[in-house]
Parts: sequence; C-alpha cells; structure tokens
Amino acid sequence: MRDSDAFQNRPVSMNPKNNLLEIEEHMYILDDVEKPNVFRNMFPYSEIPKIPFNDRIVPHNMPKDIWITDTTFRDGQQSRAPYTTEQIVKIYDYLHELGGPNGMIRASEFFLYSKKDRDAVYKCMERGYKFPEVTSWIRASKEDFKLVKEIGMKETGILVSCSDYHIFLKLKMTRRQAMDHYLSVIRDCLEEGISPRCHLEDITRADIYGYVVPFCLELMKLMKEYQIPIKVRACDTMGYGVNYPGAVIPRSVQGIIYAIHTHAGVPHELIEWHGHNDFYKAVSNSTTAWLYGCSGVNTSLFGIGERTGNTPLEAMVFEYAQLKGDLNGMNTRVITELAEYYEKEIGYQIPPRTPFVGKNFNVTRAGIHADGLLKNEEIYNIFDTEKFLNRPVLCAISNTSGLAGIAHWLNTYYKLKGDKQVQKNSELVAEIKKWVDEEYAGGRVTVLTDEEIVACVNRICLEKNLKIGE
Ligand SMILES: CC(C)C(=O)C(=O)O
Repeated sequence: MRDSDAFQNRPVSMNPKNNLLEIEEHMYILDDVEKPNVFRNMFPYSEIPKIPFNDRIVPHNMPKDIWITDTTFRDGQQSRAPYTTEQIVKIYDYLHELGGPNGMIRASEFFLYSKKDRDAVYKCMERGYKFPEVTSWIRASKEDFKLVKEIGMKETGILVSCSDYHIFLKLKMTRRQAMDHYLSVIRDCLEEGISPRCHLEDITRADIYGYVVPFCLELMKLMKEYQIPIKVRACDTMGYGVNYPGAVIPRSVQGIIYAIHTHAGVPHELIEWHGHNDFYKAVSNSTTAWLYGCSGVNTSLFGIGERTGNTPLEAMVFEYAQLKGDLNGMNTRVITELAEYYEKEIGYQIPPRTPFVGKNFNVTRAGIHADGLLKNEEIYNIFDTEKFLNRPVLCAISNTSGLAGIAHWLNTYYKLKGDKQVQKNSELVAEIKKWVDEEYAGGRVTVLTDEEIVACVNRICLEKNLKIGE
C-alpha cells in the first residue's frame, strides 16, 4: 500500500551542513483543523489497521548516550493490583542494582495520589540513590505541582494527549484549545521550578507536522524562557508504531523521532519513547527509537502494563548490550532475582516462555536438541545464561528427550562438572529412560517435574546401588 508524501505541500530548503532537505522552521504552524483527522486510511476501525508506505528513508542517528527509564510503578501498576509500599521499595532497590552506577536505569515514575503512594516515594527517596531518579506522575494542577516541589522531586510527567482521537473525541477541544491548555499547565509547572516531562499520548495516531511539531516547538521556546529542561515522551499508546523503512508517519517510529528531533529541535537527551505491545512490536520499536535519535526508552518490568503491556525493561537491557557491545555497568543477574521476587513474593506468574525470565526460556525438550546441548551448550543456548542470568541451560525430560536429554538434565540439576558428569550410555541414564518410557506408554501427556525425576533417581540409585557423579 502506498500513501501521499508526508512532506507534501510543505516548503523545504537544503541544509548546507548535511545536504539534507529540511522543512522551513517557521512553517511548522499549528493546523487548527475543524474536524478531527483520524487517519481513516490507516485506521479504518472496522478493518485491521493498515501500514502505508511512501518510501521516505530516515537516516540512523543513535545518540552517543542511550538509557532506559522505568514505568513499573505507573503504567505497570495501572494494569494490576497495586504493590504494597514495601514491594515498591524492594523493587526500586533491585532497579538501582540492576541499572548500575552509570544510571542505565535513569529514572522511575511514581503516583502521588494516595498516602500509600507518597509513603513509597519518601522511602525510595530516603535511599539516597542517584539512579533511578524518583520522578512523579500527577494530575496537571497547581496544587499537585506544589506537592511535587514539597516532596523535593525535580521532574514530573504531565499528560498532553496529542491525537485528534483524544483532543476532539475525548477532551472535546480543538487543537488550538488543547495546545493553549497544555502550554498553560506546563508554564504553571515551570513556575514552580519543576521540570515537565510531556507525555504525548497517542502519538502514532497524531498529526505530526500539523500538531506535534508545532507543539514541541512551543515547548522548546518555554524551555529557553525558563531555562528548565522539558522532556518530550512520545507515547505509542495503542502500539500502532512500526519500524519498517519507508512507512508513513504517524505510524513510522523513525519518522516521528526524526520530526521531533530535527524539525522541532528537541535534543536527543530530552526525547523518550514509550511503547505498548498490542502488535508485538514494543521491543523492536523501542530499539528503533534509540537508533533514530531517542536517548531514553521507557519500560516496565516484565512488560507489565496496560492491555498487552509495555516494553519489557529486561528486554531493553539486552538490546542495549547488543547495540553498544557492553552492559555499561548493568548487573543482569538481578533480573533473575527480580523474576523470583515477583513469583514468590508478589504472586505474579511469569509466562514460562517469556524471554530471559520465564521458567522455560532456556529449556530444551527435544532429544535431538538435547544431544547437541550435551556436546556443547552454545549450540542451543542464546548466550552464557548461567553467567549473565544465573540460569544454566536446561533440558526438560519428556518422551522426546532421549538418553542425551536425561544425561544433560542430571548434569545440570546436580551441577556435575568435568569427569563427574553422567554420560548418556551410563546405567543410571538407561534405567531412568526405561521409567520415562513407561510413564508415556501409560498415556501421560505432561512433562515430568523435577521432583518426580529426583524421586526416580533416588529409587534407582538405591535399587541398583549406583551413585550420581561416579
Ligand atoms: C497515559 C499515557 C501517558 C501512556 O502511558 C501512554 O500513552 O501509553
């Protein structure tokens, strides 16, 4: 599918520094349309959304410094039962340790609505950590700005929904009215000396050059006037963003970031991407945002967030390492501690196939694969998961595991190394295999649990006078 040029009818000039065509800044004026533009060509509603292309290619522009921010206690909490104060403080401690001394998890955002919310904030601030910086999420009112100031926070998030779906259909305003309203609220915030983080909700259905860029230009003017940083968070509220080269804005992630950075002049370090996973794209869109000019990507632990969730924080840790070639001080083993904490203390069941944290993320079942693993674990493991996540690669035992799978399971479970390792041709393995085959011949369809296998191993060792690891 093709669409009209996003830049159509807009005046362009050549930038002599980089020979790129650029739109004249003074021409980014608010397009105060009479009727909402709901981009029916992309979002017909009674049909599946469409991805039009105009084949405009945006150049890579990854900032030197990129980082992760966290919304576990805001978007994350919106979609589940609230955490207790103690749980929030414990998770915050973990985030601090995971992010490391270079502030790779730069900031986290907290509600201030209830006493419980504020208690959690006080306790986290008392920790005195530089990172993650404790920031707030409030109703946009003067009283709330005062509260943020009293608590001693430097930054707050403010909702500035930017699509006509929100402006016309929810707020019942025109673009001009919405923009004036938002700007006056942001001015109130700046008057209190608080740095606003503007959440441009629903940006992937917004008119980028008719509303978003003119609005961001006004923000940059305010920033200059007050000499206080103003952040712009591009929120892909419904997960419509795509990262395919040549896709049309407002669905193109790179197109949006390019517009905000190059045409509205927002510096890299003040742009953040906030993704949702409705179309399975939260992670790749966030990485794309980094690649095209965002310093920050906003995430939540295990992707817990509204509907299908947000960009999982742990995923972006490994995206960072792959893009940059190192972890820049992040302690990835804390991810496993966090996963255990969520399962045991919070009672949250992580789906077993979840990358990096699910029970099965590095478990191999098929016998033929297990055979490969036994020869060299690199063949069927993504990286040294024992080193980085304290999760040695595992073979689950089922009807397809074969002798190799059973031997591997024994070696991993009993942590047998070197010549203590059990071989697939050993008597113990053969006896376990007989029991496994009998189980499945009897009609079993489920995998064998660790407890069942240990019981079987103990029985065989007793009956046959065998010892594990000899
Ligand atoms: C409410 C807004 C800021 C949000 O989280 C989103 O757009 O996803």
